[in-house]
Amino acid sequence: MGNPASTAKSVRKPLIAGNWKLHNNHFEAIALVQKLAFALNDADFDAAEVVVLPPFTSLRSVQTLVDGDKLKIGYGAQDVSQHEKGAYTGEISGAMLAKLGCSYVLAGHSERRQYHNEDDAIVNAKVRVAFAHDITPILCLGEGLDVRKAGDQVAYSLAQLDGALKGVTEEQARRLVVAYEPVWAIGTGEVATPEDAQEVCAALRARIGELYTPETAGETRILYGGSVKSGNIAGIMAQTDVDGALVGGASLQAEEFVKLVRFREQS
Ligand SMILES: O=C(CO)COP(=O)(O)O
Repeated sequence: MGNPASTAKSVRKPLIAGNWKLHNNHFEAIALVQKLAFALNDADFDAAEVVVLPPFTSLRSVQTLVDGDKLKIGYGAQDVSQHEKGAYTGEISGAMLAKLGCSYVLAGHSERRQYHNEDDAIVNAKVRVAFAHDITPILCLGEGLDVRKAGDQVAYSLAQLDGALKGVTEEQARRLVVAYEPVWAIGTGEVATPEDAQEVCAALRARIGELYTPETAGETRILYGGSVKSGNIAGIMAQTDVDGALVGGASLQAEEFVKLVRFREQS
């Protein structure tokens, strides 16, 4: 059975986001964003929306650079507190990120789920906090190796999607970005095949269509993440339901990230 929402790929602007993880102090962040800006700010470059997700301590510097020079580079954070304010030492609130002009925030990255015990309820709270502050959440989900070996990747990913979207309204869902990141492909060099990525991304889109409407599903951008590089992005982006990439390691080198973003221009 075909998925009608899949036909609308051309209306979804590709999104390529660099998740810097625990890399780059604010000096290094400025240097990297300047290099990206130099290589991506030609007037006619419009092939993809390019976003960087630096550590919290670099956000102010990136904001100043992007605003001051009107760069065509978006930015956001890697995490947000589920709490609005209070005695939560070390946390960063949605209001603080909004004040820094963040357009995006990751919610539920597998490294947060794994090392900080974030379950679906916490991820759901973070998604809702992001929407409440007009920040677009990039909801990360995906299965580990044992689930993949058992062939349960679709059911597992859909359950994570359902859990994260509780209480999210139709209007909010329209702005949602989902990133399918199979844990076994993150930082391992082992990239999912384009068909693997398409299988789960198509299922996620179909479920968004069931939870909301096919129109909303047709507008939702779904990214793939896990060992994406300039050499493998074209095959992944060719898939009907893959609208972009969430890139870790390859986003830390300006030259490689620019090559990846400009993949269509390579022969
Ligand atoms: O976790 C990722 C992006 O969020 C993927 O990381 P790598 O691209 O380094 O595999």
